[in-house]
Formats: sequence, structure tokens, C-alpha cells
Amino acid sequence: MPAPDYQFLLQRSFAPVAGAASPHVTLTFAQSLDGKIAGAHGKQLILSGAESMKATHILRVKHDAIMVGIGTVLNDDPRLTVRLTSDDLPSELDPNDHPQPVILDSKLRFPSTAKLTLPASPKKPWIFTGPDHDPIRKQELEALGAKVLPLELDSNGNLSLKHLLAKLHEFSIRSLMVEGGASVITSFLKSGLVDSFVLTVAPVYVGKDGIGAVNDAVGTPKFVDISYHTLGRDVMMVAKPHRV
Ligand SMILES: NC(=O)C1=CN([C@@H]2O[C@H](COP(=O)(O)OP(=O)(O)OC[C@H]3O[C@@H](n4cnc5c(N)ncnc54)[C@H](OP(=O)(O)O)[C@@H]3O)[C@@H](O)[C@H]2O)C=CC1
Ligand SMILES: Nc1nc(O)c(N)c(N[C@@H]2O[C@H](COP(=O)(O)O)[C@@H](O)[C@H]2O)n1
Repeated sequence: MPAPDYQFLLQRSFAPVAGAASPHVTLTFAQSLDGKIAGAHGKQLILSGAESMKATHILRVKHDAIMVGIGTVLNDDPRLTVRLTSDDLPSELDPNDHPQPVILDSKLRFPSTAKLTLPASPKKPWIFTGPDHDPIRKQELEALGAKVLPLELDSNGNLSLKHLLAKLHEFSIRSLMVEGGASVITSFLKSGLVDSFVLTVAPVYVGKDGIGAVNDAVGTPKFVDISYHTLGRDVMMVAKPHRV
């Protein structure tokens, strides 16, 4: 099998439109053929093969920030770093240019033992939380190097994505990669705030007890500018949501 060509990602722009006061949002995740992103009880699964995982890390290096919900932190304990070498990238991209980790965590459930706050973590997380968070917990997390940032809630009691994007823009974040999990994917699909959609489909079935990528009604989003790329045994779909 020939080595995959990653130019479709390396050459793609994730810059916001001129004058926008919020970052370009890329929603990306890996799912099975039956639409699952994790196993029973949320068991973390490595669905992506080596080739599509490399594409995910190229996306990481091309974005200023990477975001997951607290459910993913509690379940997966992710690092959210770039693991590539300079041989994998053109000279203008640096494999040490890790995206800023951003977490949605309205009740400050973020664990003190998370890999994201270990000394080895190149960038300490920015944790967005609700207006009624525990100030002592905030201090504890800040002592570990995290930045804790209060945010308004939306009408469903979730952190407001519109305000989040405005705040990230204030902090000079121009591109945000949203990696999941299911609740965050669902919120973004509902929100209409997604600019690029990058889906990895792995040729496996997880079964009915797995966690679906979408866990609530999201309407019927449509996509335009669609392309499909074979990466090893996986397929990556790259598209833009159609804004009406
Ligand atoms: N295959 C893949 O590509 C990926 C798979 N996963 C899998 O996803 C699963 C985790 O998904 P899930 O449990 O849904 O957790 P999420 O990571 O989606 O986090 C959800 C939590 O984030 C908080 N939150 C705050 N604001 C929002 C908002 N506006 N929208 C949505 N959530 C918000 C809520 O917690 P609170 O109310 O406390 O603030 C909510 O319960 C794991 O099994 C993981 O392995 C995760 C990423 C990628
Ligand atoms: N692209 C992709 N493929 C999979 O098969 C996955 N399970 C994920 N998961 C996401 O990556 C996070 C782990 O990141 P680190 O390797 O720890 O940096 C995980 O939490 C999910 O967000 N992604």
C-alpha cells in the first residue's frame, strides 16, 4: 500500500474569516462503522490506525487550541499533545508547537492527577467553568498550573459555546480543534458554530453497547466541499457544514 499523502491537511487553511471575533472551529473525531466513538461504559478505544492517527496529530499542530469535555478527561486522561517528528512536517510547521488544551468543566471535576497538569505536559490546561464553581478547587487547580476561567451558561445549563469562542479569541486563539467526547460533539453539531468537519471512519464494529458519536437530536446538518481520503485501512472525510 503506498504511503498516504497528507497534503490535503497540510495545505488546508484553518484560519478564521477576516474580521471574525471567534476562532475557526474544526470538529473532529474517530468513529466505527456503527457510529461509535467508545466501547461499553465509555471504554476508550483506539479506532484510528497509525496513518489516520498521524493525520489527527497533523491537525493538532495546525490548530492553536484543542478542546475536550470533562467527560473525556475523566474517562481517557488524554495528553492532547503533538507526537510527530520534523520529518513528518514541512519546514514551516514545528512538531513542538503543541496546541493549547482547553477543557469544558462547569463543576470543576478536573482531577489533580490528570496527565494534562503533570510537569511533562508542555502546556497546562485552560479549564472553562460555570459561574458557581468552588473557589477553593479553582485555587487548587491553579496551583497545578491550570488557568480556571468562569463562563456563562446557556439555556440548557451547559457552558455557552458562543461566549467560549469569544473568550478564546480574546486570548489570541485563532483556530480551535474540538476532539469530543459525545456530549461536546453533540453540542457543537447543534450550535452551528463548526467551520470544518474532519471524521475518521475505522472499519470496525463496536456493537450496541458502545458510545455513539451523537447522544441527542442535532437536526439534520448538511455538508459541502466534501472530500474523502484513504489513510491505511481508514477513511477520513473532510467537509464544511452547510450554513443556510
Ligand atoms: N473516538 C474519538 O474520537 C473520541 C472518543 N471520546 C470518547 O467520548 C467519551 C466521553 O464523552 P462524554 O462522556 O459525552 O464527555 P465529553 O468529553 O463530551 O464531556 C461532556 C461534559 O462536558 C461538560 N460540558 C460543559 N459545557 C458543555 C457543553 N456546552 N456541551 C457539552 N458538554 C459540556 C459537561 O460536564 P459538566 O456539566 O460537569 O460541565 C458534560 O457532561 C469517552 O468514552 C471517550 O473515550 C472522546 C473524544 C474523542
Ligand atoms: N483520532 C482519534 N482516534 C481514536 O481512535 C481515538 N480514540 C481518539 N481519541 C481522542 O484522542 C484523545 C487521546 O489523546 P492522547 O493520545 O492522549 O493525546 C482522546 O481523549 C480523544 O480525545 N482520537
